[in-house]
Amino acid sequence: MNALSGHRISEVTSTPLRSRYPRTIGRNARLGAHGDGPTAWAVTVRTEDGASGWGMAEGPESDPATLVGRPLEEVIDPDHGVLDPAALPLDAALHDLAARLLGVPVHVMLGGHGVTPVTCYSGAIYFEDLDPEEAPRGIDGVLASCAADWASGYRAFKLKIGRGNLWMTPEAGFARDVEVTRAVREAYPAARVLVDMNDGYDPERSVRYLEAVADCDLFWIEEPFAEHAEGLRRVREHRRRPGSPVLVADGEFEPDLEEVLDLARDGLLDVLLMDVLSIGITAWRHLMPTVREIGVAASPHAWGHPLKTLYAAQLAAGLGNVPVVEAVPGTTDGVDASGYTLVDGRLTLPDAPGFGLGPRLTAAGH
Ligand SMILES: O=C([O-])C(=O)C[C@H](O)[C@@H](O)C(=O)[O-]
Repeated sequence: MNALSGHRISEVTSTPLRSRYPRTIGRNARLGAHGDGPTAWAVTVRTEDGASGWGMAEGPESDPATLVGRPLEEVIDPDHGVLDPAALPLDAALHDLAARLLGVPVHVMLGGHGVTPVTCYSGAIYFEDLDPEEAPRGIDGVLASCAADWASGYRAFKLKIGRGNLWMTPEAGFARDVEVTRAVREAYPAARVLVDMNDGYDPERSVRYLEAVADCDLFWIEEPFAEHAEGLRRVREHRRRPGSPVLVADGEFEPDLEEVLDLARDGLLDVLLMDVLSIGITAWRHLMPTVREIGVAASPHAWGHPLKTLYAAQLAAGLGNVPVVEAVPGTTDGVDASGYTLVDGRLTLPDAPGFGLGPRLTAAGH
């Protein structure tokens, strides 16, 4: 018997969810402009007794209608996560519902193994130097994004690099990447700086980059190239040099989980990035003990929607072993996220049950 016993799912509805970034987000190494905020789906799960929970839906396709009528405790176990693969698209909604029924925040239901408030970085520093096309702003464009995010409370920035992959010649792009890194480090000596190549480099260029910015005290490099052992070994050789403590983070883009874990076991990856929604909270709950055992860290990818940052923060506070969470600055229409506050780079989580997000439980356009 637990707080879920006796509850039966009576309804599953979905509704579009529109996010808004504080500014138009530009290009990265592999994609064009990211726009001013995407639309996704929110799913609400209700029980016959009138309890409800909601969350963003991503992940494997299935027909959630088949869950109607099912006892809730057959579908989610508060100690383990979603039990029925058919319910995985409702992973976030079911975690919200279960934690609401228990009367605790999701991170408490997950065990409360992490540190709160949760350290975040702004993941919204793209190639602002290259736009607008007719009058590119240059490095000031990137610094303006950093200034805006610093003013909203961020104390860490992830810079997109890899301009030479699609948008500049390889050498001009490389030079700009280095220049941007140096400019941000100089303007924000106290900030934590991370960089993300979005697979736009190769091993040789990655090592050259690390040499060129060796004095910039980078926290991590992310997705330097599609992960493979030989290339990562070359990067590791560089990192073995004294004074090269930079971490390597990967596993975000179409990860082969076993391969990513093997690379971590071989000492080639330090931080694993599988997405908080498309891999999911339940999968992370199963994975984190292995990640800990290997001795590496995690930082579930959250880009795209501000809500994913809040899920990742709950996961970080619940499971621990997450040194920093990717923040997607912005808001989501119809969602009151005021229980989450960012001060000095750290996000305080609400004491309210579930994800502590209100209200978004009315569903239009099921
Ligand atoms: O680490 C990240 O947040 C990303 O790599 C997000 C990418 O920049 C974005 O273009 C995407 O989701 O493909």
